Amino acid sequence: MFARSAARILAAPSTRLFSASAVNQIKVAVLGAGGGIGQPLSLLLKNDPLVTSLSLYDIRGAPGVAADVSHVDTGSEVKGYAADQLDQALEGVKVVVIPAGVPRKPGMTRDDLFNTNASIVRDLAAAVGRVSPDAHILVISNPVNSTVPIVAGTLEKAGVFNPRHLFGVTTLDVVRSARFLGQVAGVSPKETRVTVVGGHSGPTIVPLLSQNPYGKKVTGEALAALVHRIQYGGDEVVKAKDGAGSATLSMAYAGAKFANALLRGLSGEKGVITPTFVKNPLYADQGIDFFASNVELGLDGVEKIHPIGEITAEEQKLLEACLPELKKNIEKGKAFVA
Ligand SMILES: NC(=O)C1=CN([C@@H]2O[C@H](COP(=O)(O)OP(=O)(O)OC[C@H]3O[C@@H](n4cnc5c(N)ncnc54)[C@H](O)[C@@H]3O)[C@@H](O)[C@H]2O)C=CC1
Ligand SMILES: O=C([O-])CC(=O)C(=O)O
Repeated sequence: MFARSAARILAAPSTRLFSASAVNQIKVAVLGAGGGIGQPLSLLLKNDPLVTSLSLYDIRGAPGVAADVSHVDTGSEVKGYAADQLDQALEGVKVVVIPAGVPRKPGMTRDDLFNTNASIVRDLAAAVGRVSPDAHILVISNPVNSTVPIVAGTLEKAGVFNPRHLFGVTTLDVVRSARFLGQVAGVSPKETRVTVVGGHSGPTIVPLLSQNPYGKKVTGEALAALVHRIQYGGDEVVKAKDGAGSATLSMAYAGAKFANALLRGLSGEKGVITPTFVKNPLYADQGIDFFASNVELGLDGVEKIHPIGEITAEEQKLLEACLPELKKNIEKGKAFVA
């Protein structure tokens, strides 16, 4: 009995994954695939029925990760590329996910990663612009508030920037918000989806808890504690890992979740809406032209940018604290590529 149902469970997903992938031909590259995020992210993407081909690149270790992941019984093809094979890795890709770069150690801010990660991200973006200029680029590498403008500026210089195709991945803030609010409210995280706007670092992370029916009920000190936990969730992991890096597994989950949302949009699904850090008109009049807010994803990437919606006086204060810091981070990224 057990053997029969187990066999059914094992057989069903492979069949479904194979047929789905045969319909949508989408090649996805992971740049930084050998790292703490890159490895589990590659595994999760191998399991995504909308991915038909996976191209794994890193300056070290990607062929090994590719050999390993390629044995998973889903229909997609997997190939690993060595340090000198970046251009080959990018040939024909529709989506490029970038988790390349160094992570934080205790006591560091995300901005402290700028000096190392800015040039890594710039060089990878230049390669994407050269080899697959039409690709959708998902930036995970920190500091996201600066690395996204760096990618935009690099592509702009190459004359191939398409604002519909560039995304800073802020999904981990959305994932954390749902989880932490779910814990506070004592309900499943399925009920506690929260829109998170702004950027991806401490005060620039602005969870709009009042827009969720459970979040609305959290007030006073409990609200302040919840907002703080969401804004500094990354620090919690950095501290617990004690020098061994930052969030990798939850980030891989969040990265795969965002990639799947984008792929669903690219495949024609309607109504796929999620927060992401994009070229955004909402605060452009204040010189802040990148901002995370709810974005509808469609056949050509960014389909529609949604307004912030109704917010409380507390959330307005959080936004006011976010904007100057975010502006500084964006300008730093722009100055780097100028
Ligand atoms: N957006 C977000 O919410 C989050 C972002 N991050 C960021 O993601 C980045 C990666 O974190 P981890 O995977 O933990 O670091 P890691 O050190 O484990 O892995 C990074 C990988 O990048 C590779 N790499 C370095 N330079 C490269 C280059 N030029 N081309 C290709 N690959 C290159 C390294 O060889 C390594 O395998 C960090 O900057 C971290 O701060 C981490 C968690 C959440
Ligand atoms: O905290 C870090 O440095 C990594 C990160 O962005 C996060 O976990 O949100």
